[in-house]
Amino acid sequence: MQKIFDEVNSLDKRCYEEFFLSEDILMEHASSSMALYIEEKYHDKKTILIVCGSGNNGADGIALARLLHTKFDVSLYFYKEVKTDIGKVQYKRAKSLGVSFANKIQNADIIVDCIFGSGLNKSLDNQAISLIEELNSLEAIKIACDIPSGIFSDGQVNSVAFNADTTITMGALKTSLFSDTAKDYVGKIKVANLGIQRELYETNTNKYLLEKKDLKLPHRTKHNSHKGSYGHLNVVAGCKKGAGIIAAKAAFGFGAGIVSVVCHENLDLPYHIMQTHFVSENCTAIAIGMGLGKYEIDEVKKILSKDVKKIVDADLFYDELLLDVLDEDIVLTPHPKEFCSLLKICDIADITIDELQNNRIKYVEKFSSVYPKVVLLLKGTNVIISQGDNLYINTYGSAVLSKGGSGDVLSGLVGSLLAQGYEPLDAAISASLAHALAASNFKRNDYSLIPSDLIEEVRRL
Ligand SMILES: NC(=O)C1=CN([C@@H]2O[C@H](COP(=O)(O)OP(=O)(O)OC[C@H]3O[C@@H](n4cnc5c(N)ncnc54)[C@H](O)[C@@H]3O)[C@@H](O)[C@H]2O)[C@@H](O)CC1
Ligand SMILES: [K+]
Repeated sequence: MQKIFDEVNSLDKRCYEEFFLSEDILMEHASSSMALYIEEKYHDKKTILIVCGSGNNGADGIALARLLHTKFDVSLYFYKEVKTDIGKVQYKRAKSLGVSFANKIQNADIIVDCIFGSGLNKSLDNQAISLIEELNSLEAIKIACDIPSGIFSDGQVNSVAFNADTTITMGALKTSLFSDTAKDYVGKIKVANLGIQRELYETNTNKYLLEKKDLKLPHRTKHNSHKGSYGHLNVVAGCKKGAGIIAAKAAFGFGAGIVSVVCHENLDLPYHIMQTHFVSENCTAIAIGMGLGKYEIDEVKKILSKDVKKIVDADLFYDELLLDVLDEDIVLTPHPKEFCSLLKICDIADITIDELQNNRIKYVEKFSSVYPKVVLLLKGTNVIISQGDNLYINTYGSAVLSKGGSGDVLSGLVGSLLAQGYEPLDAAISASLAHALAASNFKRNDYSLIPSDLIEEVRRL
């Protein structure tokens, strides 16, 4: 996993004060990293338009123009005159070397957005909006310097933002790049080196970006084993039985030795999934909530009080019964609407889905500070997983998963790993990664995935 920071001003300051690296050195390395990326990846391209604002994001752009000048046909366009001291120095350097200045936007093979970086602090005016819209409308390779212009430091987008294919961010990953709103603008994210190794630039953090290598599949290491060695998951099926059955099938495909669906009515299940009318004595984990609907309160209470690992989903986020188990290390997997209900039931906040979606991390942190043992997995295009002070973001999800049944598969995957003995946080992380990566391996198209396709892809990981 990689570290993520809410802000990097303090990290820059540490470079100046503790490592005697000046702003100029940092900026030169930032622009060199961008230049290197462009030279290596796009050496066959000819023209580059670099669009600069008045702050140091613009100054990065001017330095980049100087570095690429003569290798490419580079033009600098100024949205506003450069104002910072270092920016003025960069301007003199570029001008003295003969870099071209454009007085209007002209298309190019590559457009680099250096209009606003971390200094964006008010809504965009009409001039900035139409500039960004014009850049977005051009057919070019689009690279954002530090952050696509228009995205604020809390990850929100007011009206418009630069639509980047790649964002080259300075020094370290920032939280703002990982809001659900930012996802459609940032493209691929690369980190530019600022003149010291990233591990030295970075300090401690409590936020992490999950990577493929963080997925720990439930490989079997012992030959001398039997089905009981890999756990027994009970999936409680309520009135919408399909949800429980999907979860059970996913769990079985992800390695649980035995999976039973708990239901009072007799179900037509695949032969490898068992059925039980009540929770099994020997189960090693329980998945409950999906499709639960109206269920006998005392029975749910009894199930929740059983001393095994649990994943709770869906309908139970509307029920105060859940409050009884929030002092345990259970896994909760709400989608935004369910999380709003959970926050309300817990008396933490009474908010709309929009308010939540604009401040996902803030509310996850609030919840986790009140219930530090719970592993919370907030669904979204960038899934957030949190326990106590630590927060993990999975960005592998895509619109392929925006379907009924996808969440039930995820519950089954978490339940499967819990049953097999994973710690709740590890189960949530690996299940979430498996879920998203399996969906991204589904190549037929981006709209037709059904739960059985997803389960099939999980089985192929
Ligand atoms: N501090 C450092 O050591 C480094 C800074 N770097 C660059 O510096 C950037 C930050 O520079 P700045 O703090 O100068 O800020 P920015 O370059 O992001 O821009 C802020 C400028 O735009 C103006 N502005 C803000 N919102 C506006 C709006 N809505 N409409 C019109 N004008 C607006 C501000 O008044 C200010 O003049 C980073 O994003 C990064 O690209 C990098 O060179 C790496 C090193
Ligand atoms: K930018």
